[in-house]
Amino acid sequence: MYRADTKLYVLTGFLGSGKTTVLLKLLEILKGHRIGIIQNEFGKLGIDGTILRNDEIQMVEINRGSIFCSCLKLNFVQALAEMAAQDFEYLFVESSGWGDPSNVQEILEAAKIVSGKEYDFRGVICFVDAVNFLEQVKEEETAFRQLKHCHLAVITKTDLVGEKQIEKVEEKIREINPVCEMKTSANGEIDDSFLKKDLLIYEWAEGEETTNSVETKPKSIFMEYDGQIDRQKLNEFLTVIAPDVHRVKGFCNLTETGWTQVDVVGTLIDYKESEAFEKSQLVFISKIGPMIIKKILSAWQEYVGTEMKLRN
Ligand SMILES: Nc1nc2c(ncn2[C@@H]2O[C@H](COP(=O)(O)OP(=O)(O)OP(=O)(O)O)[C@@H](O)[C@H]2O)c(=O)[nH]1
Repeated sequence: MYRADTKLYVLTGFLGSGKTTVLLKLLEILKGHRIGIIQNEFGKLGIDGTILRNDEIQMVEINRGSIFCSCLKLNFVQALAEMAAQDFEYLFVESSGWGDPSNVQEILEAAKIVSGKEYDFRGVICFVDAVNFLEQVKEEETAFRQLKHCHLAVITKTDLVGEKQIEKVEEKIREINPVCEMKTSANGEIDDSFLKKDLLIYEWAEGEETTNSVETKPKSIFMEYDGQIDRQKLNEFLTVIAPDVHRVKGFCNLTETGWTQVDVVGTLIDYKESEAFEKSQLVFISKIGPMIIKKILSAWQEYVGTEMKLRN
């Protein structure tokens, strides 16, 4: 067995906390380096994989669940082992927003045994949404565990909140993880000095069993439609759906702006220009289990009214 130089970072953070946004920024900063990504998407569609795709970067996508769950753990170990053979300078693992990384060390050990190579594990970075975290952590064990098991907490979206809110989030972080390094990020920007630091000195919690399992997995559903729809109508539909979902994301063909990346986190609906696709597709991660299907169907009928298909 010999030691590989690949620096490995595991990115966690609740659904919509800003992992992909900051990872895109890091890829820009590290342009020219040999980089690999393991992208884990909770739903069936690899939306983040599409956003991150880039000729210079090698990516493995593991979708339909959490890489820490027994249902996908072996795929993750296998992907780590395969990526280890490629001698990247950096390997970033973007775990799904539902991912509970409490067992990450155990998985790295297994990957070492399978591949005969060891990563230079640099730490777990947890993205903490300044707008939504205080509410999320009240209800979601996952949000708590992600923070408990991180070495660096990055408070994201600080451009959207005041100083008082940031202080409250910092206090909550300290309550859950008294030692992790903390950093803030506004507009998806990140100061990359952490790449040179030894984050492992901020180890706090011992490894434990993950809470991710097939039984605890939230319901996700995806929608497809052909043709274009009116942005105002889509917006009304999404506003009605927003309270009952953890997250909506995808790409829509809109009458006014053409192909558009759509993101819903909490009450915020965000639109960005995107590349073109064959069909419009949106993924919904439900807070209310399968009841979300009825809600989507009736809200779509009321506000949009065109034909669409829902799939599991
Ligand atoms: N204003 C603002 N918006 C942000 C910031 N970071 C992320 N966002 C927005 O938050 C939404 C979710 O960001 P993502 O980067 O997709 O979040 P994620 O953690 O990768 O999402 P999942 O993979 O679904 O868990 C998008 O609309 C982003 O543009 C930030 O610092 N400021």
